[in-house]
Amino acid sequence: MVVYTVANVWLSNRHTKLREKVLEAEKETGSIQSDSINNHQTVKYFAAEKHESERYGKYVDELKNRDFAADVYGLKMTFSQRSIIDVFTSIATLLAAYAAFSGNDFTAGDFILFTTYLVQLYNPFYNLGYAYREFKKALVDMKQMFEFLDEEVEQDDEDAQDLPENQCSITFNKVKFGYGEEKLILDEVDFTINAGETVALVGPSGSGKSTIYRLLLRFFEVQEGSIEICGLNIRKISRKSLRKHFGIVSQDIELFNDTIEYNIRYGDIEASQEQVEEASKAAAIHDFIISHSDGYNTQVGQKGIKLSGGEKQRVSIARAILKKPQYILLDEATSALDNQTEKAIQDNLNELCKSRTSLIIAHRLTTVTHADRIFVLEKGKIVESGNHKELLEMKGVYYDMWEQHNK
Ligand SMILES: Nc1ncnc2c1ncn2[C@@H]1O[C@H](COP(=O)(O)OP(=O)(O)OP(=O)(O)O)[C@@H](O)[C@H]1O
Repeated sequence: MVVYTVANVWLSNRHTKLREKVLEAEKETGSIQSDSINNHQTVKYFAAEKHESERYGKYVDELKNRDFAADVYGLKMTFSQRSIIDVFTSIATLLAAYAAFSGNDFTAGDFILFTTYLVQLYNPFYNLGYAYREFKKALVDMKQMFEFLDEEVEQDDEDAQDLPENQCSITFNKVKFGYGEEKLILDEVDFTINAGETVALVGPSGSGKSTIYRLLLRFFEVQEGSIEICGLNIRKISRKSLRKHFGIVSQDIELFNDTIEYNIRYGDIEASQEQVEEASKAAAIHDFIISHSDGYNTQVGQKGIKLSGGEKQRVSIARAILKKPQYILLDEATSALDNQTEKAIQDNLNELCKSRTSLIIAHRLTTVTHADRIFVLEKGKIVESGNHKELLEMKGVYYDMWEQHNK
């Protein structure tokens, strides 16, 4: 029994490791599969169907091999378990036969009784080993679920408050942040946007501009320093109420595979049809929508694939307008628009920002010259600030950017 138990535990542990490898391969294969499908257009642009199918094939082969190895090991295990039981029952039977024939008190009747008991023990023994093996296997299969349950969820502090309804200032106090350990993206960033003020953030690509709004909306937490709105550390404000008060138009626009109206109405599910249309007009997309036979019921396709970049951007602007937020974040909000359309909605965007505390991130400096103040971010630090005129007079980084832009 000891030999059987030790062998069973040892074999099951090895089988568990092989099962873990199978699950790992399954995960990798699934991720390659969805990566190729999500990027199907890029695959086609580069005529890389063969390359992708070979890449996927390699992962499928690896999965097949690992699965096969685990199954073969499982069979070997069953064979070993049965063999151990068979060997020991045979030895016990031979010993009993020897005892019966050697003329001791052990009679032929005892022998038959003994072997009957032995046979009855055989199956429970084997089943015990089988149950242990299946239990270990189930544990491995459930590991992914446990990992999923262990994923950190966005949890607010118990004493988290709602963001006050009135507009207030936003302050970054010596904020330090990096996505990983090795690189600091924001290094002691310090600034205040006063209530009702429009502030623009400019700087080279990768300097950390979008990171600032991700921190502001608590998609990531600052590592040092703090961010305050209305004098409250945003860690003490519930994420839901924080995000409810921000209207965002970002570079990466995500649309639902539904109608244009559904996507605009996302800004305010309760809005009337008239309000949806007003917001669409302000975002210069109403005429485009009604030019379709299905009008506001036109389907936008998966991720808005049936719309151009500029149209998606205008849908996103319309939904931000409809939300009527206290605070506005524009991250390259008009980057995908041609000059004429940009001009058409720039006034509306300015109007939207006018009565609200706004942060505008832009590459095209001409879109932020009207801002009350402009911060220049370079290598994670704010190196200059002032209005357009003041910054030009400084003849520093902003001046160089402006000169470059005008060229
Ligand atoms: N989720 C992430 N994980 C790791 N690094 C990231 C992540 N998002 C951004 N980064 C890195 O952080 C740095 C700052 O990115 P961020 O998007 O804030 O720059 P940006 O100034 O907005 O750039 P751009 O003007 O090109 O949009 C970049 O070097 C980028 O590679």
